Amino acid sequence: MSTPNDAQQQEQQRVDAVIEQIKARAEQTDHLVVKAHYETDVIQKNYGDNNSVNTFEVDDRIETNAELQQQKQMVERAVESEAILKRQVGVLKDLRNSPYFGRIDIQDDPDDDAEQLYIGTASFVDDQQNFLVYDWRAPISSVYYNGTLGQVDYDTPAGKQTTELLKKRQFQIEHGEIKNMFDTNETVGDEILQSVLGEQNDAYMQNIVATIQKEQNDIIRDTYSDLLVVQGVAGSGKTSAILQRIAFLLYHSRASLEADQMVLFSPNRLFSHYISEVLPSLGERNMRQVTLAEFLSARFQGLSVQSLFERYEVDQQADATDRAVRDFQEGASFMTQVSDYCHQLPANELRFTNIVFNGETFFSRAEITAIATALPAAMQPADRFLSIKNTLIKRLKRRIDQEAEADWVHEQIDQMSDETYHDLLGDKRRGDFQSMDDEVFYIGKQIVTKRLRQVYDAIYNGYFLDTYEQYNDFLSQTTYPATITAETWQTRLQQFQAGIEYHRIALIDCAPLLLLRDILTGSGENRRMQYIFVDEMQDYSLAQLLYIKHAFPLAKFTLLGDSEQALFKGIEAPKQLLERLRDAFQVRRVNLITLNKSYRSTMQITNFAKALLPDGDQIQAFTREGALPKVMIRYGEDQALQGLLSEVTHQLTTTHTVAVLTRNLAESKQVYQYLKHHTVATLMADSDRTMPQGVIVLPIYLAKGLEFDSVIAYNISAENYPDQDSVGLLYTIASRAMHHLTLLSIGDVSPLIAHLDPTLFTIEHQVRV
Ligand SMILES: Nc1ncnc2c1ncn2[C@@H]1O[C@H](COP(=O)(O)OP(=O)(O)OP(=O)(O)O)[C@@H](O)[C@H]1O
Repeated sequence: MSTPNDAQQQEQQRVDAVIEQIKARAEQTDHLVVKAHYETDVIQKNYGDNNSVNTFEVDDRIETNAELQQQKQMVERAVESEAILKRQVGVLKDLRNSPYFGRIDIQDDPDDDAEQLYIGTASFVDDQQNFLVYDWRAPISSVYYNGTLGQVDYDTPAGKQTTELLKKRQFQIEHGEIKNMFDTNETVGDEILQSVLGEQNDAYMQNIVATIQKEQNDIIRDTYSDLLVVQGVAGSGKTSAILQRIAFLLYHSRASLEADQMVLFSPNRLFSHYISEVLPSLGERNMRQVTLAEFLSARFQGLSVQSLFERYEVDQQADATDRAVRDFQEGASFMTQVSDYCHQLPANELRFTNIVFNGETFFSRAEITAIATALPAAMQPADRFLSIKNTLIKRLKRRIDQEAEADWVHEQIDQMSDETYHDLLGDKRRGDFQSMDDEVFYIGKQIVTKRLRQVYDAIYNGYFLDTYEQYNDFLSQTTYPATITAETWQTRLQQFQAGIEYHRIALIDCAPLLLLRDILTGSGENRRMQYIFVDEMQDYSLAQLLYIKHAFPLAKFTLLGDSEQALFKGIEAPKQLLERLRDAFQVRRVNLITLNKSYRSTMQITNFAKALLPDGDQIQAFTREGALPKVMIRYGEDQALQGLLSEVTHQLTTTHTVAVLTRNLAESKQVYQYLKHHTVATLMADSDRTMPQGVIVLPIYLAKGLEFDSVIAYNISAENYPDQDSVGLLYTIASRAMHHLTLLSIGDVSPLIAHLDPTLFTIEHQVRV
């Protein structure tokens, strides 16, 4: 009878054999890389030489141009081939270390033999075309993640298939050695997950390919929904799942989807850096990443856009009136009002401005208004705007033709060097013209066109519409709800105007203003993007999400969040949220997936964190043991800081990173000022992209989406976290910790913690003398 040991030995033999083949392939690929690199070098050098040929003679230049184009493409192709080979080298290197993590034995038909398939991060096919390893994204691999033993279905491009799953085996292979091996009937058994999670540390997020859970697999492999909403508790693997999903989609739609046709809206730059290794570790290129602030700033050039963090810092004291205004402006109905306003706006109410050149009016506001009002009233705003632009460009061309004959132009031509003259001729040759006068007229036009480039750009970019004025006009006509008084609304208008005067714009105005601008000018849409992912969606207003939808009209959306972690607004039930989004997005195929199991933290930390929430019962802790969270109470700031220092020092003996999390920036600065005199510490800022190891100090909103070996929450006093409004903050802080959580309070502890079951944490009091 074969023993588990025999089985492991047999599997090890297979691992050894596969690794031998991988090594041989890696050697061949190394040679190919060297060859490809040499070829790229030759082509690049050749391109470089040709690029510096004398291009003074016009005829030469035209030929050289075509040739150079061709060469440039050759260089690009060579560089790309080399890059592909290098990626293969990377993939083979990873496979050599750990060729696979799973095995499934399946039987399609009782009369067939059972097949054994091995699953790893990438496919490996031997020279006889046998699949020694299947890519985890192959259709058949979903059986590994989804199925318990018995009959299982899986999707293939040809439709649903059924097979019998006879065995499922999990491996942990490191440096070619099987460290662990389990047969399991569960989707992916707990033993391996236990060991993976216990080893986790926080420098970069890891891929979870070997231990994807069933619900996570549903997120990853959803190719059907136009809008996929994931509501998952802290640490449930939402971010991990999106990254795996991106890798899956790239594989699934290889022929039609590029990594740069996917955008991930991430909460902050630290997060962008933190997750940057996941896709490369799966042999894929990273998608684009942008924070909301970056996205908005790019669209409001010249204005300083208030960031979510700035707003959070300044208005922690927002009153009921502020909240009413915010609820109104951030809702879907406000965006509908913007859209209605734009579509009903008569041409004579468009707020045009003069196009000015050299301090003088070139096209007056009155002239532009006249063009607009002459157009059919039923025209769509974007068509109307395009028509106005075209008319203005025609008029500009006419003015250029007139100006081309002016004396100053002729004088310039007379004094021009041959080289400049040839440059202005561009692709034309001297013989192309009927007469010398025609040639001079042509050159004259070139001179004037260059000079009036600014006017052209102003027309092309639609600068003749004052969108801020227009938005102001919209605000003055808005129907606001009864919760807002006329006086409050008037103040809001003045705030907006004052902001613009100082080149600033508040976050609540961004989405509606952009929508207004886009509808009226027919701009702002990016139709190339196929997938948009929004992480930490609870921090986005519906208006912002709607604007993002408007900006990427052809994209499918995946929105991930945890309403319990809402730092900036109240909590909303997932179903209710989905309904709201479905109505607002107006899409047919929606899907909601909820994740209730938390993987990040030890069971003790998750149990503590979930107890903070009024409805935390639904959260399931993953069974990984650790110490109870520790509450430290100190009676005075000096004692608290000393306590903090000793705790930090203690934590550093066992972990790489200790994060001291505070409620806001002021508190972080204060803590940092103290710590830096006693230990090496780093204060993190909004602009930081990388995170050092050691002691880092940061306000909680910058730690969104991140995780740390050890977390110390600074000052969780009753004064700092007085009531239910602070639940989201405390929960988010506590749920950042993977292995250790300490909560330090100056004076009385927050009632949110004081009311908890005392068995959930330990307390260390300062002895008062
Ligand atoms: N299936 C899994 N296998 C191994 N590790 C996992 C798995 N799912 C999640 N994890 C780990 O759990 C931790 C939390 O995952 P992730 O950051 O994706 O969660 P999240 O839901 O985005 O969290 P939050 O909302 O709190 O930011 C990470 O360290 C991740 O690697």
